[in-house]
Formats: sequence, C-alpha cells, structure tokens
Amino acid sequence: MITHTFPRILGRFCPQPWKGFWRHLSSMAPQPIVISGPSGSGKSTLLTRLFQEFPNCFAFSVSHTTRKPRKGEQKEKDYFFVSMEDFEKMIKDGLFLEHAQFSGNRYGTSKMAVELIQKSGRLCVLDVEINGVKNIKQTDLNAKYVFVKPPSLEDLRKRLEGRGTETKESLQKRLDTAQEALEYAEQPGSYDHIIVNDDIDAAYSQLKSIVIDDIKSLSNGNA
Ligand SMILES: Nc1ncnc2c1ncn2[C@@H]1O[C@H](COP(=O)(O)OP(=O)(O)OP(=O)(O)O)[C@@H](O)[C@H]1O
Repeated sequence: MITHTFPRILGRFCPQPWKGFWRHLSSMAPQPIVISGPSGSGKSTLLTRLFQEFPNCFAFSVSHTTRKPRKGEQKEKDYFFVSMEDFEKMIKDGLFLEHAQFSGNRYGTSKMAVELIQKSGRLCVLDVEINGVKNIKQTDLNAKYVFVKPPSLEDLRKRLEGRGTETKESLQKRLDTAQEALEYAEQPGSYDHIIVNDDIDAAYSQLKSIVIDDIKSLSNGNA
C-alpha cells in the first residue's frame, strides 16, 4: 500500500532541475547518504528503484580520477579527470572525503563534488566500500550511513552467481571482502541503519523510510 501511495504524493513535490534553486545555506542541506554493503547485497537494485520512484531527487557524486578518459566518457559527468600532480595536491589540501588507488590510478570523492549536488537541490548519494565509509567518517561530512546486508553469505554467493558477472576468483574475492564488511557493520555505531535485504520489497520500504524526510525537505526547499 505504502509503495503505491508514496509516489503519487511525493512525485508532485520533487524538484525539477530547471526549477532547482538552492535556498538553504549548505549547513542546512539534507544529509548526504553513504550507502555501503558487500558486492551483491543489493545496493544498486535498491538505489535504482529509489531513483526511479523519485526522479530528480537524488544524484551520485562525481569522482575525481587520474586515469585517462575512456571512449564516450564525459568530463565532469562521469569523472573529473585530473593529473596525478593535481590529485596529490588535492589530498595535501584536504579536499577529499575519501580516496583510493586501483591499478596505478587514483580515485576520490571530493567535498566539492558533494557540495555541487547539494547546491543543485538534490540528495547526494555515495555508494562506497568499507574503507570509504571509514575514511568519510573521519571527515566533517554530516552523512547518514546505511548498510545493506545480505541475509547470509550463502545467499550472497547465490546472488553473485545469479548475476553472472563474476569469475570463480572474483566471486571468492568478493565473498572474502563481504566477511570483513559484515564484521565492521556489527560494531556498534558503525552505521545509522542496517537493511537486511532478504525480501526486496521489505528492504526497499525500509530504505524509503530512511530517506523520506529528506525528500520532503527537498520539496519544501523548492516549493
Ligand atoms: N532481495 C533480493 N532477493 C533476491 N535477489 C536479489 C535481492 N536483491 C538483489 N538481488 C539480486 O542480487 C544481485 C546483486 O544485486 P546488486 O547488483 O544490486 O548488488 P550490489 O550490492 O549493487 O553489487 P555491487 O556492489 O557489486 O554493484 C542482482 O542480480 C539482484 O537482482
């Protein structure tokens, strides 16, 4: 029931980009949502549903990277492409919320990227792995931390196999990493909300209840 009535009520209030004008000081902006969980726990499935139900309300922050743009990638839409020298200067100046290195390239989420979204009148979503969560917690970003938990490691294995994206090695690597993420999530205070993604509809209702006040506050800011 809730699933069917919410979109009708809130769809009217969500800001359109052309209407969007940030009327609050950034300190009054809705909290960014940091979502984390083992690969295959269902983050993308849940977020896709949320973004579809509330179009123009959410946006992912754009990361900085030192890797070269791939064909079709757009500057400042897919990534902020920067040199290694500039990236390292940004680290030194404390401009990143979190950053990491993969295959010789650096990737990071800057404070500016989050602020740009807040100024556009959308709720910023950061989909990050466990180290990203730990790093962001060291900063002054006032975020909501949400963990998406699979019902069990066995379910997680089945889902990853069912998704058909993994080799035997990458599947095992993801399951090992999952164990670490689950242990961290069990520590008191690690997350504000833990969603057990057993039944997808129930998990989605829970996610929606976590962000619904923020969606309403966007509506008020743009009314
Ligand atoms: N509650 C659920 N019941 C059964 N299958 C599910 C459920 N939630 C998600 N799935 C399926 O599990 C698989 C993994 O989900 P998804 O790709 O959303 O995970 P993810 O956490 O975003 O992973 P990654 O971090 O690797 O992108 C998908 O095939 C999805 O359809």
